[in-house]
Amino acid sequence: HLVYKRWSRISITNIRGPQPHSILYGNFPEMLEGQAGDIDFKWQEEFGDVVRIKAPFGEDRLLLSDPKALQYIYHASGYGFTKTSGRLAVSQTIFGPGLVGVDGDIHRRQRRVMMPGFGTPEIKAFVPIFFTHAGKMAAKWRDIISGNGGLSCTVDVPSWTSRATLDIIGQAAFDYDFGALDDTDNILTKIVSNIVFDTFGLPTNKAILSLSLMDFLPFWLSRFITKSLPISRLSHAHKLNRLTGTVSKQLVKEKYDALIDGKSNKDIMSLLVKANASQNPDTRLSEQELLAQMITIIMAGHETTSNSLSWALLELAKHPEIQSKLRDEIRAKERLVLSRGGSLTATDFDNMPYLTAVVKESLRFHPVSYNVFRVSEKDDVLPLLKPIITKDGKVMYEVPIPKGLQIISSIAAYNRNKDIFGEDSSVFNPDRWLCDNVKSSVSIGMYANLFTFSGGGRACIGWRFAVLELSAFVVELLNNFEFSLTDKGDSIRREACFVMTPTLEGQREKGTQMPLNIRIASREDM
Ligand code: HEM
Repeated sequence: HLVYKRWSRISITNIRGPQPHSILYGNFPEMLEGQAGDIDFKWQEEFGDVVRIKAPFGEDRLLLSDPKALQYIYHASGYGFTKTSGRLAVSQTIFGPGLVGVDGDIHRRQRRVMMPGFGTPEIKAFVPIFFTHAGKMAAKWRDIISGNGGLSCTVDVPSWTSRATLDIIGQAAFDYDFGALDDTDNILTKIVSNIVFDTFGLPTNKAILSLSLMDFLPFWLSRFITKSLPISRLSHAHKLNRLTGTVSKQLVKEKYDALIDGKSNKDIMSLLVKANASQNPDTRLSEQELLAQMITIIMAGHETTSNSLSWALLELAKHPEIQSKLRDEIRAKERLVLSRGGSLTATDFDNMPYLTAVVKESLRFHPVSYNVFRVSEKDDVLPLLKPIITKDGKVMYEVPIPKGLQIISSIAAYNRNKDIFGEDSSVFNPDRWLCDNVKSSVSIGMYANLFTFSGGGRACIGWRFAVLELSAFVVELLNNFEFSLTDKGDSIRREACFVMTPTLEGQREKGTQMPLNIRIASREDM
């Protein structure tokens, strides 16, 4: 019966795609060994926005970047496309039963309780925290430079941005001091800062096979394997869970006590505890769910923003002309703000068109979450914006798909769609946002119609946090420093480790690295 069901289901074999190099591994080694997004761009160029690829064991998968199909999956279908069993199990092992590790009704219930902590006014109120930590990092860089006795030095950017953004998450989300910028040896800092690379970096064929196999297993079995078996790649995640367990319990208790005493703290966890207390018992988060949100917010919000900032600084280092134009805008705004005796706020960012263009372009060009994975819950039909031509020359305006089909949504490829972002979509060019050159008939993303933060009911809950944090850091750092490439500039890789992470060619096993030269920025206006 199972074999009959398998062979009689809707087939997508007629859709064009690359030949696999191996029957056992399919096209996966190519996808995982190259730099993040590179193979997506190659196949998008060759086959269009709908590509059939082979997964391990000869399974068909779709690699999608068609805007209308993505809109259908992420917006229109509700929970019609869920996370795959293996990924959900890994997510639960890392995040616990928090927002990232659950699906369907449980996810809807959790998300409703979490939303009040991520509203526009709540996140805008964190901008002073973003500036404080950006300023602290800049001060430490100045100390290194003056210790060098000159005007410049080389810094490994992600090792700094990672610690600064961890301190920010601690303060803004939990009113907790990780002390990461001051204490490089803090064990929690070390684990959190390397967890993405340690868990997902440099995947072996064995790891590819294991994860693919887990997608065939029922969730409870995948969960048992990831939670209970000694899988070395997951050891950091287990350690992190243990370490944060006590801290999060203590923090949640403090928030509850403060709420009972009528004190209203503004950190995200306090807002979450408050929103939870006002729910009826059926919709309220359990203690375990509440605790899991802490690690969820740290994990989902830390390396994503830290790496996005590193990529933005790399582009600025590569493009001195963009850097100096942006610095002029920042300084003009700074003069205005100082003359009214205040400091920069989120509203000022709205009036800085070039800063906004640079942030948008950086998030488009380097979407750190470059692929997201879903599986269809029923036989379905994907609508397409652009028709495709099948292997036998037929034109298809929509794609019938079987229940259980795994879909890899390519955020990286969508963000380079030439029809939306222009013929020069593979070039870093913030000006595209200023000349009204970005056009799309399909509304898909949370910010600037990019797919960087995904879309719909499972879109990034922290996108406003990320955009404002990124803006504050770019303003503070560019105001203080000029960035340029070192002799290793051409060796920087976009490592595909689930979150796009910078490494150096020839030193990949050393983990995250991005050396850049910094120099005190001259000030003619002072
Ligand atoms: C540039 C930085 C960021 C990027 C590119 C990013 C990207 C994403 C993407 C693509 C998703 C959807 C993943 C999926 O559907 O499988 C997501 C989900 C999520 N993000 Fe972010 N994120 C960023 C920053 C943040 C921050 C700062 C926070 C929290 C403070 C955060 C919290 C979350 C959470 C909790 C989810 C799960 C949402 C859900 O399943 O309902 N993210 N993010």
